Amino acid sequence: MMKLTRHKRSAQALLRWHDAHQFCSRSGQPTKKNMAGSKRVCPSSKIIYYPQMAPVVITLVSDGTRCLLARQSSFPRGMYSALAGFCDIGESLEEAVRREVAEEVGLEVDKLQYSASQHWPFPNSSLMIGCHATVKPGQTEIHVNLRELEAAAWFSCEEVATALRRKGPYSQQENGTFPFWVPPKLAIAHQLIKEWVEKQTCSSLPV
Ligand SMILES: NC(=O)C1=CN([C@@H]2O[C@H](COP(=O)(O)OP(=O)(O)OC[C@H]3O[C@@H](n4cnc5c(N)ncnc54)[C@H](OP(=O)(O)O)[C@@H]3O)[C@@H](O)[C@H]2O)C=CC1
Repeated sequence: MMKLTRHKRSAQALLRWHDAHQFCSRSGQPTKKNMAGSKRVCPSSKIIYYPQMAPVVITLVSDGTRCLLARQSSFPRGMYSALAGFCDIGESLEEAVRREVAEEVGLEVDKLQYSASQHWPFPNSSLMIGCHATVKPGQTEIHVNLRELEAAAWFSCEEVATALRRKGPYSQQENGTFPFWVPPKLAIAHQLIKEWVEKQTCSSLPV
């Protein structure tokens, strides 16, 4: 993803939303964009459609000394990330984090802290809400939900710091495996992972 200003990101997301919301879901009639381009209206049903983002929680789980990273089979080889999932309707942020962590790796969140958020355009507009979570000491056994993830594991601070420093291309090694790496800087997952390493080592990593 190119580095875009906030206004360009908003404009791009808005154009995509207009393109995907051409018809009214009640009347089936074409909707009309208002002058400012901030909404669409159905002349027949009078329903007003506003652009929407789907809230997604993304959580970096730690047991105090290690952090939990996971991968889906669709990820590039060797890449591990924080746990992410769409919020269910009616859920609070806290409930979504606890449910996602329990569903994906079978762990119970003890403490939870909000970190930062990010607009994410893939595949449609999502509002990524980044959190750090800890599990209770002694309750760290991972049960990977193989319907959602390919693998999940605990990583030491040193392993994660090395992965953050690693530069691509992440090609196959002589032993047939791929190096362990984490999402690039533009992703909030990277920011959460970096924050965790900085907290563990009490030092700042290069931006
Ligand atoms: N910026 C970052 O650092 C990161 C961003 N992400 C983003 O977070 C989002 C969620 O991640 P992940 O759960 O791994 O994503 P997936 O794309 O794997 O989605 C998981 C499932 O959620 C359901 N789903 C899809 N869209 C929506 C929606 N709008 N509302 C509710 N449910 C939906 C689908 O289920 P069904 O098949 O049942 O329809 C889908 O199979 C993705 O958009 C991903 O790109 C993820 C990790 C890092």
